[in-house]
Amino acid sequence: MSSIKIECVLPENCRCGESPVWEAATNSLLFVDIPARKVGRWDSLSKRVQYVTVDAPVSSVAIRKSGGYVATIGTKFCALNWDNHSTAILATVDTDKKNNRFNDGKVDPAGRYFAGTMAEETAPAVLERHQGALYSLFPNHHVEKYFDQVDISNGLDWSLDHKIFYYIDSLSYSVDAFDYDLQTGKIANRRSVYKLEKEEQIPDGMCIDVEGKLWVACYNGGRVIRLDPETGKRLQTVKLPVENTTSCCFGGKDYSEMFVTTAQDGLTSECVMKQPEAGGIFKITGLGVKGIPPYPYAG
Ligand SMILES: O=C(O)[C@H](O)[C@@H](O)[C@H](O)[C@H](O)CO
Ligand SMILES: [Zn+2]
Repeated sequence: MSSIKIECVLPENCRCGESPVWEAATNSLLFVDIPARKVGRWDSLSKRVQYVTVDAPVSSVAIRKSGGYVATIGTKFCALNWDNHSTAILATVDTDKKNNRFNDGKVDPAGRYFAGTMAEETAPAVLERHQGALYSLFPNHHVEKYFDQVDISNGLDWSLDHKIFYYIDSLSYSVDAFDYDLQTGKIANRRSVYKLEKEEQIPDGMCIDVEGKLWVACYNGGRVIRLDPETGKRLQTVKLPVENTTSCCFGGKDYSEMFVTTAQDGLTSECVMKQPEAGGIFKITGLGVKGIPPYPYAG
């Protein structure tokens, strides 16, 4: 691997940075800080960051085709207007589960917004189990529920031919695949494509590259790993100087750079001293493989 370079581009010390999304139109990286209830937009040209603060934990953000953004806030799918900082509820899930919130979300190639839920944590990865579920918000605002009994609904993405949906429930320590029907948005035939090794710790956010390989951020593992979902083999490990790597996406020029969000919550002050960039946003260049643009929500 020629010359991989890792730099902290935003030393903001997010409590729990998540949901990196490249917005080519503004040369910016969107992201959230879940417990801080903030959506961020980092302009890669001016290096400046802007925030919109919302009224509940915000776990993911996506681009909306009709303008603005969508975000998962608490247990609500919302529209987010960046200019006036307002949000509008599109749909609510898990109304019977007062301690739940959404976690990772991403838009499918047909413009449906997928996101799963989890019980609120008392500490990282410490929570009431089996409380979460996976949902999608269709462009007409209809909500589809796929399954429940989820511990920590996390990374998700689709194969390049749109026929496979990849999904992580963190506490299963597995990256799973389903057959995907893009027409209907239905999933079937769940199987594991990779089981994490002990030192890789907890699988968190995930994205696909142009070669159809999966990149998984390993929470508490301080790394992103590249997996071949066809052979079930790990192809590469890229270590970062902080432990709590939460998610990754490609962006920048031609989607040739990788952005990684990280978290500071759960680290002792001693740990924070040893990794002062914990919670920052990192850029990795020189990986030698590109990613694909994010799909916008079509509703
Ligand atoms: O970043 C996320 O997706 C969650 O909201 C986090 O809380 C971590 O994943 C979790 O603590 C470790 O699994
Ligand atoms: Zn996550």
